[in-house]
Amino acid sequence: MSQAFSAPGKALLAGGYLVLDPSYNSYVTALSSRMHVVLRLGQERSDGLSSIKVLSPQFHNGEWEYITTSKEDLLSVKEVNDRVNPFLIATVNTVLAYIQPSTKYNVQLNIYSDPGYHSQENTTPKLSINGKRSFLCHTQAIHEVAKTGLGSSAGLVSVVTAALISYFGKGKELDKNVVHNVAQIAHCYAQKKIGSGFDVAAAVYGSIIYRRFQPKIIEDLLQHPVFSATGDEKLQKEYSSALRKVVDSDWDFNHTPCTLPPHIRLLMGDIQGGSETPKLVSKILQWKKEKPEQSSALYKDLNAANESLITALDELHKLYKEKHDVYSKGIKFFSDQSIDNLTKEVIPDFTAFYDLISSIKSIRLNLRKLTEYSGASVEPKEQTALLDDCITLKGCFGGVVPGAGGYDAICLLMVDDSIGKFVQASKSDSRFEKVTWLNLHEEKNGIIVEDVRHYLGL
Ligand SMILES: Nc1ncnc2c1ncn2[C@@H]1O[C@H](COP(=O)(O)OP(=O)(O)OP(=O)(O)O)[C@@H](O)[C@H]1O
Ligand SMILES: C[C@@](O)(CCOP(=O)(O)O)CC(=O)O
Repeated sequence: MSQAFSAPGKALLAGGYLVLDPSYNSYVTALSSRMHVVLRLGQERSDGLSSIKVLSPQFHNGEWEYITTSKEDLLSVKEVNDRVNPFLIATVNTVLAYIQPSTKYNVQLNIYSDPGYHSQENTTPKLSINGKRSFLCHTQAIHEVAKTGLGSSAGLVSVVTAALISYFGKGKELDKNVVHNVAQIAHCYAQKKIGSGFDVAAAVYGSIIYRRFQPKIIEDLLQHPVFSATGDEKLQKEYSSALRKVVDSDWDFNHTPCTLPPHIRLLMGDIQGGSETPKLVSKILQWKKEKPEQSSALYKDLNAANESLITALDELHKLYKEKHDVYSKGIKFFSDQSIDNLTKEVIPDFTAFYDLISSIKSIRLNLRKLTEYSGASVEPKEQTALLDDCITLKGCFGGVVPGAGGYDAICLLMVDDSIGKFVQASKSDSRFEKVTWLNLHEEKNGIIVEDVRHYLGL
């Protein structure tokens, strides 16, 4: 009995910071870099204990084994060698608390992550027997390898949750809402904070318009006394019932599926340098507290700009469906020129394309105000120059600093056929010397079941 699942990485195109507040929608694109898990029955242990062994063979020392403390207590586990992986232990504990297993279990999980999640320096590829999968092997341990910001922990927590729930569910169809709710709780617990959860939601549901759940749902759960009195079986049982109630309740959040319109593709550029999201977030929150009037006015404008992007993308889908020829002409028109060179008059047929361009401009204008007012480098000057340079080349509708912004990355919306020429042109142009274009595209699916044969030999 083997099973495999995968879940996507993410790019938050619109809604950074606002998405921390359950009042605002964000736009999240799921990416072609995915986290994979293969679940097999594990070996019985000679001591008769239940166990969940996790191997992550691309990384040095990527091995964790969680065993129960006794044959009778199937709910609490510890890592055999005291090896630390906060995201794994949180996921294992949360799933066990939700499932409350009544019979012994021994399972093994193998984790594989696509190349986009981590820096590819000093790696060697490894191919599965049928050649369908190839992953990069690193010389360092997982916590030592540089990340690219696609949400590896959210992917990990989501696929491990899916695999374990499916195993314990014994053939019952996987309920994505249950996987999502359990994964959000485990991820918050591991991070020791309650983020907006857009990364976990994208890993589970794929490309989505996401509005957050009320954080209180999880806050109350993580205040439970079980966390300050480990080993207390009665408290453990109480916590399990409380957790089950929360997971099975209605979270009232938005996860409407979405996808970029036909022939419009995302192009991500990795920038040398980096930013620390928690520092940016705390600066923004501090400014919000100190300047309530200024910040609520700006949040209102930024939200209107975000919503106008969502509407423009929706209008483009409609145009494609209802006036296919006009849509194709629009795509051709924008592939042949830079939007920097557009004349003032709007070609009426192409209004939806112009709306897309102006919504991106409006998001950026407001992100620059956010930068100026709060002092947090959300769209710093270097990124402003770079994004302005991108729209001088043909086929680019505009671009943003995704997620929390800063110096990490840029994300462009491009005519698909223009990407090759765009990348080529940028290579011989010193304005783009700090950018590495990433081999990524949108893959809108969230968690999917994979064919286990594709992972044999890895
Ligand atoms: N392939 C993997 N195998 C085992 N553990 C992993 C793997 N990928 C991620 N992790 C766990 O997730 C941690 C990284 O999570 P963290 O939230 O810091 O980064 P991230 O989710 O990639 O970042 P971001 O949210 O900025 O995209 C690792 O230190 C490890 O504990
Ligand atoms: C700033 C924030 O809204 C987005 C962070 O996005 P990213 O990790 O930079 O992709 C934080 C959050 O939503 O948890």
